[in-house]
Order: sequence, then C-alpha cells, then structure tokens
Amino acid sequence: MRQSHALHEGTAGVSEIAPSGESPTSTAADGARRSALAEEQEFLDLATARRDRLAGHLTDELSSDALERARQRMLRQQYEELERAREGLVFGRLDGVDGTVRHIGRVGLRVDSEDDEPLLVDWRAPAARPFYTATAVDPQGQARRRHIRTTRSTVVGVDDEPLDGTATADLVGEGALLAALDQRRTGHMSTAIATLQREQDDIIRAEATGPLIVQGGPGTGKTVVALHRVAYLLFAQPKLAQQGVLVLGPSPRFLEYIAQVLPALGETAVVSATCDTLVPKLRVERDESRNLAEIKGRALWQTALEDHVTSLLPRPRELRLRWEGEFYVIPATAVAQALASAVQGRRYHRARTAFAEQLHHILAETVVERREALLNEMEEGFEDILARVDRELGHDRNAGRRPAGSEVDGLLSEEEVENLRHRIAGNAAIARFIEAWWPTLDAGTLLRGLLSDRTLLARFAPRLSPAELTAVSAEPAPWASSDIPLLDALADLLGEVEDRHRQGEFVADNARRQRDWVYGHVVVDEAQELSEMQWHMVLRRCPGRSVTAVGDIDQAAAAHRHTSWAQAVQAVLGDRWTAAELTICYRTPREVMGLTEAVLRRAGSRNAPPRAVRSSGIAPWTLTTTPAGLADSATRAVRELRRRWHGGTVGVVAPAGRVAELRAVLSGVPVLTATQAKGLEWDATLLVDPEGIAAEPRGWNGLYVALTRCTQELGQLVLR
Ligand SMILES: Nc1ncnc2c1ncn2[C@@H]1O[C@H](COP(=O)(O)OP(=O)(O)OP(=O)(O)O)[C@@H](O)[C@H]1O
Repeated sequence: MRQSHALHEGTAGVSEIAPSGESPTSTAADGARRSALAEEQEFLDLATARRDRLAGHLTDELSSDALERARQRMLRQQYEELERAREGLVFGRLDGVDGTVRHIGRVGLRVDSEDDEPLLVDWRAPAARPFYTATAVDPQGQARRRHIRTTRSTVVGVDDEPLDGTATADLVGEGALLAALDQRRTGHMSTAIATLQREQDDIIRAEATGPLIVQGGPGTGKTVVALHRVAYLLFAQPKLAQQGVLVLGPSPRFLEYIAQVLPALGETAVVSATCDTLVPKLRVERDESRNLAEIKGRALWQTALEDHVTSLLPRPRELRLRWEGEFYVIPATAVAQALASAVQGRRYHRARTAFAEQLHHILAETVVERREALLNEMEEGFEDILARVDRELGHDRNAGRRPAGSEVDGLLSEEEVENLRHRIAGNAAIARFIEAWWPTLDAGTLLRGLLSDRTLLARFAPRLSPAELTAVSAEPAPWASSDIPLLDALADLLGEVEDRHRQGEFVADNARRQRDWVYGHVVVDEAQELSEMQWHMVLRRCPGRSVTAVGDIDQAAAAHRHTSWAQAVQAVLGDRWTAAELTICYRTPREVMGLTEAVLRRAGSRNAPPRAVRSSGIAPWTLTTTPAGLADSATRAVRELRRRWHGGTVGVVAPAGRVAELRAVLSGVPVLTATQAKGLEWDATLLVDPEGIAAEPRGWNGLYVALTRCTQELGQLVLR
C-alpha cells in the first residue's frame, strides 16, 4: 500500500500538494509534495501502459476479418472509450482506513487479465462512490481522498483531504473544484467527473424507476448532473443502450453547448433534441403570441384530442359487402362486437387493422354458411345450383375437371376456409370498402381542421373561454411551437397505419427517425419551460416514466403560469414524482450572486438564491448611457471585456428589442435575449438595459437568468 503524506493545511481543512512555485514553502512540505507527485506519476505511467496495451490488443483483434459484427461493435466501443481516456485517465485516489488504495479514473482497468484486481476503478462503479460522497462525518471507511491533476501524461498536482475527522470541508476536493471552476470558458461544457460534489452525486446515482425532478438555482450544476446521470445510468444498466436515452434541451444553441460532454463520457446511445425538433419531419414554421402558446400548452388538449379521435371512429351499423358478385349482410350486432373488441387498447389505425381482420373472418364465415345452405339445396338435385357453388368456392371451371355433385361432400376443409379468408383479405374492393367506412387520418390535416373550426373546438375543448376559442380558431395555418405537442399527441392517438420494420438493436439514428421510439430513460434540462402538453410528449417517449428533469422554476420564461413544480407537473404526473434539490452555485461568483436576491423577490419567488461557492474578486460594475450612445458604449465595453478575458468567452444579454441593433455592431460575441441565454455561460457578461429585460414578460425571471451567466465578471449598461 502506498502511504499518505503529512500535508500542510489549506483552506477549509483541505491540504494541497502542488508543484514548486505554487504554494508549499517548508522543506517538509516540499518533500511530501515531491514524493506524492512521484508516487502518482508512477501510478499514472503504470495505468497508461496498461491502457496502451489494451488498446493495442483491441487494434489487433479489430483488424481480423473473421470478426462477428456484434463483437466488432463492442470492441470498437471499448477501443474508443480507451482512446478518449488518454486525457485525464487517472484523477482520484481513495486511501482506506484499512490501508487499501484505490485509484479512480475515467475508465476501469484491471492489473493484467480480466480476472485480476482492479488497477483503476471506473468513476461510475460503486467502489468509486466514496470519492464523491465520503465526508469527515461519514468517511465510509476512507482515511483520505486525493484529487490528482494531470496534463496529458504528467501529474501536475495533488490535493489531499483527510477524512479522519481532523478537518471538515464543506466541498469535496475544494482545491481541484475551485481550479476547475476558475478555468477560462471555451464555449463548450466540459465533464466534471473529477470534481462532482456530494449533492450532485446523490442525484446522479439515484434510482431511475420513476420521475425525478431536480430543482436548482443558476449554476448549481443541473446540466452537469443531468449529463453525468446519463453516463452513470448507461454504465450501471448496460441494457439501457439498446433503448437509448433522450436528452431534451431548451434550444439548439444549448444542445451545441453540451454536445461534447456525453461523447467525452463515452456515451453514444443518446439522442438530443428540443421539444420543437422531437417529432421527425415536423418543424416550427412561425412565431406565436405568448397568449396562444399558453392556451395551447394546457393539458386540456390531451382530452380534447382523445375525444376528437374517438368521435371519428365509425359507428356500428349493418354492413353490406359484395363478394364475387353476391351481396352479404353483416348484421349491426356483429359489427358492434367486432368494433368494440378492435378498439380495445388500440390506436385508431391499429384498431382498424384489427377490425378488418375480424370482418374478413365474419365475411368468410357468412360465405361458407351461404354455401352450405346452397349445398343443402344441391343435395336435392339442382345441377344449376352446383354451378353457383363452384363460383362461391372460387373453383376454376376451365382448369381441370369439373367436380360432380356427388363429389362435393358439403363442408369446406380448414385449408379452403383459410384460403377463402386470405382471398377476402387481399381483395382490393373489400379494402376500399373498409377504408371508406374507417378512413385513414393524417394528424396534420386533423389538427388544422380542429383548430380552425370554432364549433368543433367548442365541442371538444369546452373549458376554453369564448375569447380563447376565437383566438385559437383565428390562428394562421403554419405550425407554431405549441402545435408540435398537439401533433405528436394526435399522431400517437392515430397510431401507425402499417407495422413498420424495426431494427433489433439501438442505433441513435433509428430512434431519431421514429416518432414512437420508446427510450429507456429521458433527461429534460430547463424542465421549468415545459408546457403540460410538452410534458405529455416527454412521457409518451418513456411510458416507464424513467425520467430525470432538472430545472429552476425561478428561471421560467415560458408562457405557462406555473410557479412551482407541483403546479407544473400536477396535470401530467399527479403527485407520483420525487423531488431533489441542488443548493450550491458553482458558476456565478459571490459578488454577482449578491445582486440576485432582490431580483428574485421582484420575480415573486419565495426561494433563496443558491449559495455561491467562490469569489472572483471582481465587483460587478455599471455604466450609464443613452439609447443613442448604446452602440458605442456596448462596443467599448465588449472590447474591454474581451481584452481582459482573452482566451475565454464574453456574452451579451439584452432585451429582445435591442438584439438586432447590438448584433449589427458587436461581431464575434453572442448577443442573446435572456431566454436564449438560458443554460449558457461565459467568463464575462455584458448585461444591456437590465430594466428593459425586467419589463419583458416574466422579465424579472429573465433578469435573474441574465445576471447569473458569468463565471467571473459582470458589467451592466443602464439606459437613461
Ligand atoms: N462538480 C463540479 N465540478 C466542476 N465544475 C462544475 C461542477 N458542478 C458545476 N460545475 C460547473 O458550474 C457551471 C454551472 O453548471 P451547470 O451549467 O450545470 O449549472 P446549471 O444549474 O445547469 O445552471 P443554469 O440553471 O444557469 O443553467 C458549469 O461551468 C459547470 O461545468
């Protein structure tokens, strides 16, 4: 066992060992530092050599032509995982009170063969858990936690935390965490496997048996938690990869921002989308008013659409069918019975298929019955009736010998009845008859028909007020965002016309292409934005309700009026969901978070802003300008911020009405509304016209979002 070192005390009881020139001064500490670095370097070299050896074996095996496809895919995946683990292969170590040493890394490695002791523990494995959750109060058998910082193949620093009660730290691996948080932002989110915090880890590894809703203020790591949870679940439940995981985000820009995290964590069985892009081949074609977005997001539409589709099912009545020149009557009672059993648990189109099968059966029976009646007559010696019998049987009178009456024994064989049913099922005229009586419906045509017909709307959505009915029915035809969940609901109620061929294995592309793909787990980020109809859309994709939704109810910008999670999900989930909370803000420095309490109050929230974990030492500043001087002032301020945060990122947030004007003069920086900035972050933010943002719909919530985007510096341009 490698020994722990006596270290000097750092902040919050955390000890740090860093390379020369960083902080230790005493000779003893210097010696401990060198020894710890050398020890971890030795381990990193060992793990790297093992990684390289494994990658080499995999390359050899993959070059063989005789490899089965499934094995080839598995090996390729393993190889790619090892390739990704080149950077940050080892990042942690746990020293147990019993003297055991466990190193934690990006992937799991064994000493030599599969049966050997673990050399490196995968961060997602149960054995790695104390690395994220052990505390001095609950050390979980550990004496020390060590964070190991590496650059490529070199160990550049270690942070040690004793867990023996000699020191208590609020944060896990504070030194490593603060170093990670202080890094310049690249415009893309990075993984946080080395520095996940206790409250985050609890959520990442929580059971995934029902809906879990995670409330967290800005910068508390909701997105971090959501994405690492996906990686954890796919590791802990490998079968999930066959169904895949859906990650829903608020905007394409946000999806782009998080795009690298899951591949970096080794996950490819993941589809990401926004609610607007979730339905294949459907796109939003126009903007809409908040009023209509709110109305059309309400859960009442689910019932309205269900009732509408039910009303379109054919009514049972007597059916007159023509078969080979004869008319047959199927009585209303038989039709009613077949209809009732066909619609049982089936969507509109699938119910029709089931009904058609029954109708073919009934018709075949009727044909056989009539034939038997004819045979009875025939037995009385009527040769002309024989000819009709032949027609009924479909016997070809020209081919082969014509059967004599004495050869017809009366009953059709099973095979002949089956053959008759088969011919009925394949008959185009019968198919046309069924199609006319039970027509194929298109979700788009149906929705357009419903939304534009005030009378129909009043019938199926009776809870809408007269003014709301008028507003909905006066909308233009192209699809708006709020139409997508309605179209999805209708498409679901109608179901597929034909059974589609499904591939057996999960490929993200398959899932993306199929509207009714059922995912193993769904993660929703910025879930506070979802309307009730969007929630329905989410649950449809995961009937098992294995859903993790993260969001901040205080950052809601959407048109719905929910101010609590209970309100937001009541109509869809009832009270069958679990709540969790994140309370520490990692992104926004204390200096800026100090401004948010008053804004939250103005937003009508009773929540407290999350506790900021760090300080940037930079006080937020404000400049005043006039509308006429705005372009110049913004240009100067952005130039200054970009100079100060060279190598990092700067973003501008402004009221919607000022975005175009600012984009025209500010090139090379994103200029976004508060809604568009949701989920994103920069080293420095320039907030333009905060009063203008506050005056927008849900404006104080928007201002709360805008204030909390920076990791270091906030500047505000106030208009006078
Ligand atoms: N445990 C962690 N280790 C390192 N960085 C972290 C950790 N948790 C959060 N962060 C960083 O803090 C920042 C905020 O995290 P994230 O975007 O997940 O927060 P959020 O709660 O989704 O914020 P918002 O509500 O504003 O969208 C990111 O830069 C993220 O990488």
